[in-house]
Amino acid sequence: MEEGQVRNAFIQALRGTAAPLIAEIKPFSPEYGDLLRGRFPVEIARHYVAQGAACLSVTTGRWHQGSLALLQQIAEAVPAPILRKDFITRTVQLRESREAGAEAVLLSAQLLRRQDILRLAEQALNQGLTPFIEASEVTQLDGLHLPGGSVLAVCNRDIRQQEKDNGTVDHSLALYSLARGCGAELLVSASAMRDPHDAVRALSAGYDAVLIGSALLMAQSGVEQTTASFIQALTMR
Ligand SMILES: O=P(O)(O)OC[C@@H](O)[C@@H](O)c1c[nH]c2ccccc12
Repeated sequence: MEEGQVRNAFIQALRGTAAPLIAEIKPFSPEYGDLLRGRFPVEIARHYVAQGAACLSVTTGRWHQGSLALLQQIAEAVPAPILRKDFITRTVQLRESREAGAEAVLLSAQLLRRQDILRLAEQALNQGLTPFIEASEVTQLDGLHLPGGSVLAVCNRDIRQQEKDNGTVDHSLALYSLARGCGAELLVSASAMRDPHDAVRALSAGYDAVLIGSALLMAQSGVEQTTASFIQALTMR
């Protein structure tokens, strides 16, 4: 495929569905501990896609016990576009993400200065990667102008508190207008969604997609049934 054709596969997949869910594979959470509980990440990825998740997110950092090799295995096993969820700071990490099979890369406003976010976003776009900029504070969004082709996610948690804060979807709702004004092609509400009702609230408020990890991985009823119930609620909304 030509570089131009694959560009924005991540955004297209979310635009082209009634249930715009990015389902995350995160082996370990600082808040909840082991999220795999003996299951295989590739199998979880297959279940997510089979139940209708448009895109996947794979944590590749040591903090979440992921790796780039894990992302690559998943990319080879499923057709859905994948976001590399990691604390990317250097240009070289963009190419290595692409080579592992990622379609999108996280650029965190919790970690990067604005000028570095914009520089890395342009470099990502030039390589056919979708920049997925994540912010969670007013100061990180105020006056931010993102290039076309980028995704902006409002994170409901403060990642600097190691995901141990009590974030809720209300945070995304409060920041909606500000986030919408940043010029991103697609707006995502990410993290701390507990049930389908939270996800529906984010979309009803105007968000284009939701990103969910722990709630899908922790549910007693299993990944298949839980993903199906989120997809159904989003489709019916
Ligand atoms: O498990 P949750 O609450 O649904 O959150 C998913 C995701 O947003 C979270 O894992 C995350 C947010 N920012 C990150 C940065 C790196 C790695 C992971 C993350």
